Amino acid sequence: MFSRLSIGVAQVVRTFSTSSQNNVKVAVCGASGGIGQPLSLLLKQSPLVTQLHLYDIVHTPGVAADLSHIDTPAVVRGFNGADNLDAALKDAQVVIIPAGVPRKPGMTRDDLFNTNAGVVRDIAAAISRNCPKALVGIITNPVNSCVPIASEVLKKAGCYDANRIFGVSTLDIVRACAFIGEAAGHNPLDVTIPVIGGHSGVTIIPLLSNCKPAVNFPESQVKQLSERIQEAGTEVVKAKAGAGSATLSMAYAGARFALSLVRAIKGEKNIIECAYVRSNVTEATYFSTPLRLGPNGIEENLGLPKLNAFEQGLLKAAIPELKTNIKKGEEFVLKN
Ligand SMILES: NC(=O)c1ccc[n+]([C@@H]2O[C@H](COP(=O)([O-])OP(=O)(O)OC[C@H]3O[C@@H](n4cnc5c(N)ncnc54)[C@H](O)[C@@H]3O)[C@@H](O)[C@H]2O)c1
Ligand SMILES: O=C(O)C[C@H](O)C(=O)O
Repeated sequence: MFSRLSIGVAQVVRTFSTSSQNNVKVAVCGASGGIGQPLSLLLKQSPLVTQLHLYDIVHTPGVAADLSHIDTPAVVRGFNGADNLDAALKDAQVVIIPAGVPRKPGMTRDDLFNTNAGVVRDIAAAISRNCPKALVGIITNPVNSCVPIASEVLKKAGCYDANRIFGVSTLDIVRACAFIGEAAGHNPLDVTIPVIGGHSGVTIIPLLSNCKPAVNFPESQVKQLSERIQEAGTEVVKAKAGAGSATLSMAYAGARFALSLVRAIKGEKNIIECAYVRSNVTEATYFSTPLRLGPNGIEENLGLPKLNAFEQGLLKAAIPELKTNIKKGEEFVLKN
């Protein structure tokens, strides 16, 4: 049931070898939050993770104590408060960042910029000091601006490697598989589909024409499904009615992406994920496309899949918004 996450069942966990060449240290920043806690649980459950560092400005001693009682190999340590950020990140190979505030009804993701930009900037600066070679997955919104922020901070510190910095857009793909599976009568786990672009409203570009198994929906249904995927985050924000945004589905998606990075570090071949990265595929300098992952991050950007006329329209609508979001992130680092 967890095939997309590649986390082991108990038997696998119990037989897993923890020899030193298999060590992978993962740090979660924002580990006490609505995403951070279930994400950390899924990472603790995976036999692929051997050290799990949980950083937050609150509650990490409790979260770490709780998770550390689970009988899997990952050694869990909690790091509380800004004074412990450096220790949390020391020599981490994978850093996943769900730190920062979530939306309330009526807000856009961009409305989170003023609070979350500084959070991502400070964590990126700590990454440059403690684990400049880490593969970094940014969940914090607005993702479209936060990835440029982290990139500019790492550039300033002289350790930027575009192949190692990812905006996590996996939830868009997870949702697309769920909604298309339901509409087409397929097991969602059998569905694959690239979702490209960015991670907000019109910048989310689901490519139903590239769906496998192929789907043959009428035009009106393609439009309705595409819009639902683009607005799915808002659907959850409205349903939670002031209690935040997607947390459990994001933890699932974040764990899948984090474990894909871990598997790539361990040398597994042909791991393909879409993620929002530095890109020259379109006019937008950051853009999500399918990527082949390797031990050093992006091994190959697989580029733009073939788009039909409807999808070309979605791409055209996304580019101006992406450019604005990217510029805002880059300017924030210049001025702050
Ligand atoms: N990329 C995506 O697809 C996606 C999906 C869902 C949510 N998100 C985003 O993820 C973020 C977190 O959402 P959530 O629901 O977990 O929120 P939350 O409020 O439940 O948790 C956020 C956590 O971050 C911590 N935090 C705040 N400032 C921090 C700092 N400076 N350093 C370390 N930790 C800090 C808080 O203490 C809290 O524990 C939001 O920005 C949200 O919009 C992104
Ligand atoms: O919608 C949000 O604010 C959170 C997240 O980006 C999502 O897509 O669920």
